[in-house]
Amino acid sequence: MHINEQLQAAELRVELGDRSYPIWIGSKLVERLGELCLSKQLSTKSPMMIITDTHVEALHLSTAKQSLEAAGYRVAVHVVPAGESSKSLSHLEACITTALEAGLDRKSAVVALGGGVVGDLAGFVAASYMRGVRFIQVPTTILAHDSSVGGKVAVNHPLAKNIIGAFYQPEMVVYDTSTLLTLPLREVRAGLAEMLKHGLIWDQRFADWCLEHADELLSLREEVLQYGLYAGCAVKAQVVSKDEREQDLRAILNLGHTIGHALEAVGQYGELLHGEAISIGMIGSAMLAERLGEAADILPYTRRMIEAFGLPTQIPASYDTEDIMSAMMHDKKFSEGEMVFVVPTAIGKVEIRRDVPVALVREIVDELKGGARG
Ligand SMILES: NC(=O)c1ccc[n+]([C@@H]2O[C@H](COP(=O)([O-])OP(=O)(O)OC[C@H]3O[C@@H](n4cnc5c(N)ncnc54)[C@H](O)[C@@H]3O)[C@@H](O)[C@H]2O)c1
Ligand SMILES: O=C(O)C(=O)C[C@@H](O)[C@H](O)[C@H](O)COP(=O)(O)O
Ligand SMILES: [Zn+2]
Repeated sequence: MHINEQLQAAELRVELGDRSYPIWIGSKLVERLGELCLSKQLSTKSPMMIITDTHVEALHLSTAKQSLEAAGYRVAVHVVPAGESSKSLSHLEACITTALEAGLDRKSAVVALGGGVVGDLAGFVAASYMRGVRFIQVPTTILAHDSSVGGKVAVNHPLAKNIIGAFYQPEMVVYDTSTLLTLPLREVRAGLAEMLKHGLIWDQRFADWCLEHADELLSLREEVLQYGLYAGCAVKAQVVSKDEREQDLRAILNLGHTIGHALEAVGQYGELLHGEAISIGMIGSAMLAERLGEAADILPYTRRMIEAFGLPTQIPASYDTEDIMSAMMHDKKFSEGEMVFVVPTAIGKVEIRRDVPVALVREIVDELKGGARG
């Protein structure tokens, strides 16, 4: 890990030319948010807006707000209900109403203080308000090591996940790992699912490290967590730097998401957490790999990983197979009449396949419901 001595935090960069930005990972960084915003020359003359949710409001908002105010910022706050349903057009409009009422102008910044829901929503607010204002990510979940990096911002439509959105990069990611210590266990597990994904798509050694450190990660040992988040963000930063707008390589970050997003939509964005849905999806992708003749260790390894972190491996029996298939057809990954699947070819390696027969996908979905094989 590269440590910045002055900040006592690990530092990574997302390299995107003149839009490159730092990711700071360390303890108690929210206390230094004001100082960090000044270092990015965010204007103190224009009001700023923090977007957060009800859970994070109670736990971490006052620290963030006080730090910004101490640095000379005027801060408006918009709080959305906790949970995926806040990634909606109606909440987007409500955020923009608050921004207008608070007098945010083109030099203002939007600060996302929260998990992936807040980050995706606030990012889309920043991208669309006055056609774009400055944007800072302050992730407070483990899952948000993925969502706060890379600039995919969006809200959901009842028929499809993340379907209304943009690519809009933040100017800085301030990842305070002490905020993670208040996360409920179910959210810890769900967040770690994306960390496992980063190992499975890119780096077998990191995947093995995750398995070896499952207990420490689940019990939130902060130094272990910091390393895991650093390594996960490093994978994400490298992929995004090579292919910001998902022309090709970036699609690998969607391992488990073809099935996972469909499960979230069928569960009406609430029954399954994102990390849970993609865990089932990653088992589905490993089953596909097996049927397509890829290495024999992929499915047992993936299953071992998902189980070690207490994540689900089966689709709830009440979910209708045809509803799941239909939700997959509305996904961004369905184009030119083809489904796109990220299929593992070894541990730490994947390929993008457009030739997976729909009948095989349906068979796997059915098995994931009944648990007959896999
Ligand atoms: N943009 C991207 O690249 C990207 C990547 C991955 C996931 N996502 C999106 O991220 C979303 C999921 O993110 P998430 O899992 O962080 O969900 P989330 O934002 O809903 O947070 C999960 C829960 O934890 C609570 N919470 C947040 N921080 C907390 C803290 N420090 N202590 C206690 N509770 C806290 C929240 O209030 C919420 O109830 C999904 O919408 C998914 O599609 C986006
Ligand atoms: O950043 C990416 O690219 C990803 O695919 C990361 C995913 O974990 C994330 O869930 C993303 O929002 C999915 O992207 P989408 O384009 O399929 O909505
Ligand atoms: Zn995801």
